[in-house]
Amino acid sequence: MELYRDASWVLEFIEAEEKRGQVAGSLQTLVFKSCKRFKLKTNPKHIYAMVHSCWGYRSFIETIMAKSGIMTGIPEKKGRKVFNRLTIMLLVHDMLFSKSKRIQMGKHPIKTFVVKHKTRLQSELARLKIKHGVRDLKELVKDDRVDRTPVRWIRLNLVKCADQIDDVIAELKRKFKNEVNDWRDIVPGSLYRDVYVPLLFGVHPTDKITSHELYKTGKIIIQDRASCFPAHILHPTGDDVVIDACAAPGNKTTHVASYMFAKEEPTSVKIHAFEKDPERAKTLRTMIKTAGVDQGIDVHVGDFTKLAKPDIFPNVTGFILDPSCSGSGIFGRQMIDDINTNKRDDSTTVEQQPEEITDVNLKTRLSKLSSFQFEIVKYAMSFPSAKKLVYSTCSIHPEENERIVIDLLLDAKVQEWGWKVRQRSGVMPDWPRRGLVEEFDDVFRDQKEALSLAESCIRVMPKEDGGIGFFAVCFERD
Ligand SMILES: C[S@@+](CC[C@H](N)C(=O)[O-])C[C@H]1O[C@@H](n2cnc3c(N)ncnc32)[C@H](O)[C@@H]1O
Repeated sequence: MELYRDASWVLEFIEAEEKRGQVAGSLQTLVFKSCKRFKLKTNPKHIYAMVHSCWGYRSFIETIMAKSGIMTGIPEKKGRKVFNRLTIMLLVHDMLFSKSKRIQMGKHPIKTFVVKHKTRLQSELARLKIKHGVRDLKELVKDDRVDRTPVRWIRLNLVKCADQIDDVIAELKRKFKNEVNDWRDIVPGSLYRDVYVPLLFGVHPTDKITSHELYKTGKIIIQDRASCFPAHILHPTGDDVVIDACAAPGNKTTHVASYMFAKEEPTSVKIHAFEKDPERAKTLRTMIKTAGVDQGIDVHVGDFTKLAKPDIFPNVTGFILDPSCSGSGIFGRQMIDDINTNKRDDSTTVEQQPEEITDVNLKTRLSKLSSFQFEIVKYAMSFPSAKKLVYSTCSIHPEENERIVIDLLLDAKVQEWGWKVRQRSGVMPDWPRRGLVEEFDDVFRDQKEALSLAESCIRVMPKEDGGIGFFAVCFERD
């Protein structure tokens, strides 16, 4: 029983870390850290083996438990359930998913309780396998990561395939034969067409796409759905000139290009992409080349606030501003590795392992990041012909999101320049999750104004909304 009790504590710790929205470290680190913190006597390696496997199957175990009714049958004592949910989860895991398919404990009331539900649990497992079309759910839990995106999002790159849209979609349908109407139903082999971003499709994360011709030729580009929102909101046309102030690795830059150069191949530079990190600028260049838009985009390596003077770019009409942020909306080992390997963000973002983050240094970091985010957006707002600007982060913290919007709206210069927040009707109105009204409530006494400002912002919850956590807002002026 000690093994299950200790593993339950560890699982509880991991769940709490996940809920805090921090980018998780490796599961192993979290397990060893919690074993130390709770001074557990059980060998951490044994706990890790159990927790690691259970964590991998957890969404399936949760479904099986919910459908089998096991949770409603837990006996109570003085109004409290006598068995812990996570301990039951571990036992169910061992009974259904471990090699031996046995619960590793002697006689115990919780074991008797779980075994009593064995038949129902097994039939729910069988149903789940049929639903996912697999012989073993192991096929869906292949890799060794804390977590991964629930959907691999791919968008059509119109620069390369504006006149072959139907062919490309037909090709996708040939590869992913099972069309689904909800991204939550995606299983290996299925294809979902998004309702928010045009020509964006979702497939299962285990489905290989990078070896496909469409990908190799740059006709399709892998990009998280929320990360597609800024270019879609900006909606530039061939008449715009756009600056992407913080561009690498170039997802949003090339998406902007997909809107601007869909009808006409680029003949002159219409997009200026700034990137201060020379290594990341190399990745940006490669991505631009693959997307087929090197004629239309100038890459400027250096600090946007120093290199880009408003009088050098008097014709710029639109901005994409996706600056360095805490990355707290990003989750999973793979994504963290991507960030660290590619130096996806500046050095502050690379150190995201929760073991290094105490509440104190998180606060300091957020304060530094938010000053930078405010300054860089305000600087962009000073460009004389700029009319629309989309600010975004992959953070879940209001300090980097709603509070930046508030600080900008209250800034005297920003007001003098005439910038306002674009209303919900012009910012993906059908997307249901909007900004946090309580943030605006604190500052704007007029309830209606506070609500309208919150509604103008977009929030995306990590995983729950099908990908990374995200925030976006559009500023505009006449
Ligand atoms: C969140 S990432 C941008 C991701 C990119 N928009 C995309 O979708 O692929 C932020 C980038 O801004 C760069 N950056 C940070 N401060 C900058 C500055 N002052 N000028 C230019 N680039 C900057 C960072 O090096 C990093 O590559």
